[in-house]
Amino acid sequence: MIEVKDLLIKYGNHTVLDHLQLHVGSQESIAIIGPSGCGKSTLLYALAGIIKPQSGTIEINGEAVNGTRKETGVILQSYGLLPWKTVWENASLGLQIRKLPKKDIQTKVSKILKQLHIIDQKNKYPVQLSGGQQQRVAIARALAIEPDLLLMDEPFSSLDAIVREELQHVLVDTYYRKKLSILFVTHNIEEAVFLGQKIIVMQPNPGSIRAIVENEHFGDPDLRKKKSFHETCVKVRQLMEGQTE
Ligand SMILES: Nc1ncnc2c1ncn2[C@@H]1O[C@H](COP(=O)(O)OP(=O)(O)OP(=O)(O)O)[C@@H](O)[C@H]1O
Repeated sequence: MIEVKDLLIKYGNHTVLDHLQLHVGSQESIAIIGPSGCGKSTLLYALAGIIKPQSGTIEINGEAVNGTRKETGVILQSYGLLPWKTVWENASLGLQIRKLPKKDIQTKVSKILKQLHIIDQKNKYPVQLSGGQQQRVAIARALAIEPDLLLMDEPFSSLDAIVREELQHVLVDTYYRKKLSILFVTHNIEEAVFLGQKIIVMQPNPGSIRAIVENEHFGDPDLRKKKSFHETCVKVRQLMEGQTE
């Protein structure tokens, strides 16, 4: 579904991604992890069509990415909610831009807000919400457009452990219901192993892929309690510390 070939991205003279190759199959959930500054967000932005590579190609579903794509849902680090719009208005933004009939917007937004347990906050403004609630609204807005690909940059980094785990479960549940591909950046090894069917470990200077860990236990709601979970976490940690597979 995603085919990245020879991706070269520089900021000035600084090469951030050096001829990176990546293949992501359809309906896969991919975690990207690696040290600070190795180019994780840059890769995500390039996939979202927000930044343009110096050379190389990115194809999604066989089509070259040249700018943003209407079937890609994007959640950036700051959630990107508009402070002057309510929960309902923020969640329906993508559908309004697409000029869907009012009735369809009503049905879709109310369904997604219910699924994310945020419907009772629909008339509130972002400033009146907790971090976890704001995150749900950002997820609702991204999912309302029924994306085939969801890109997320450290989606749960500012949340406490309990809310973080709750939203991780929401995401796994969404993944199975919507049958979409998910690619997310995280600094958190446990999050990568819980949410990633494949875990891409990146290395810096210049940014490239060190290893891809297959996570066969992905999707098990009780994964955290299992030995295999901890074994995969250790494996990812070792790869991040520079040990080879
Ligand atoms: N707009 C920019 N102009 C110049 N350099 C940039 C710009 N954005 C990022 N960089 C540099 O590119 C490199 C990769 O940045 P990027 O944000 O992709 O890394 P990251 O792996 O996501 O980092 P972190 O984990 O800290 O968020 C870093 O060295 C960063 O300083």
